Amino acid sequence: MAKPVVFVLDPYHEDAVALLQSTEWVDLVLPSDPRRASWHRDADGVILRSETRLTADDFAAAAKLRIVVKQGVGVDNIDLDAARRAGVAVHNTPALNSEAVAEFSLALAFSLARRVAEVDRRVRAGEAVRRSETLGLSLFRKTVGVVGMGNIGRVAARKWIGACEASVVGYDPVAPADAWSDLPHRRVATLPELLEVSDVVTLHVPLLPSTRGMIGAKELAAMKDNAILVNAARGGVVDEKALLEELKKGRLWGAVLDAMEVEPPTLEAYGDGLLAMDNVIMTPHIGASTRENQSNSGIAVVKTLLAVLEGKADVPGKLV
Ligand SMILES: O=C(O)[C@H](O)COP(=O)(O)O
Repeated sequence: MAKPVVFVLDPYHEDAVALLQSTEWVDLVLPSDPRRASWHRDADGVILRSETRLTADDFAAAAKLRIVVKQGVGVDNIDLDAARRAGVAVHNTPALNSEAVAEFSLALAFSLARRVAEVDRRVRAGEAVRRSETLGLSLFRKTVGVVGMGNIGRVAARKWIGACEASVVGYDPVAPADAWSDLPHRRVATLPELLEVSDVVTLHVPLLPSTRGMIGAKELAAMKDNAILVNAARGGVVDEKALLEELKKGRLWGAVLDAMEVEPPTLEAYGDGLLAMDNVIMTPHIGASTRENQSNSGIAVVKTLLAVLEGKADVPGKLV
């Protein structure tokens, strides 16, 4: 019998690739292989991250495809309805990325609060930066509003409490009533209630029709003076034009974005806008990108894929 053909569509950690390479019963095609171009024709299974999009056309064309596994949690790059129609199973690896993404969201907030990127730029440009001109913002015992009370938001909340003795406010219209029952926090029923009190607003929601543009002009205007916005979730959640307009008023402390509409962020897209602002930090969607996480998550993805191809029942992370 022919071996199932597995395509790795986006770059994966070497540990995950090694596990696939040592699995003799699959035929493996890596992203650098010229055969990648023919994945629609040949793939029984594919693994990807958030770089490749899988559209309805892809699913319609992928004649043999049985299983797609997405590393991490967000699946906005995959047309799940089309997968369902085509009878293709889609899995992700929820929770595994949480520590890395949450850690990075705090790192971004601290960097902005203490103006690390801005001052580093000035030092490198040869400026003798005076300490008296670089006062930062302390985050100790401030109020942190966590939008999205899922796995990542939960870990972020725990870290804020541990690192800063933060008062955490959570907002999530779909999380179960007992979410975070083990964490000290105040849950609010509406986003305005969270925005009104938060010194840091940190976004940990998936990109869905209901969350697209959820932070727009009205929400930004409702944030406290000197508040920080952290988006390590998905670009479409924040209205970037409205953010730029609000930042130009100089009322907010600033914004840190690891997710944006144009990824990776370019000078062409943002050079005259958000990247012209000293109080913006932009990083190219690297929240999940630690050595440890990429190895662990990548291996989990491969194990999920192999289990489905072997016909095992109840393989975790099944979305479709
Ligand atoms: O969806 C996720 O969990 C994160 O955004 C990570 O995506 P990535 O694997 O493309 O970094």
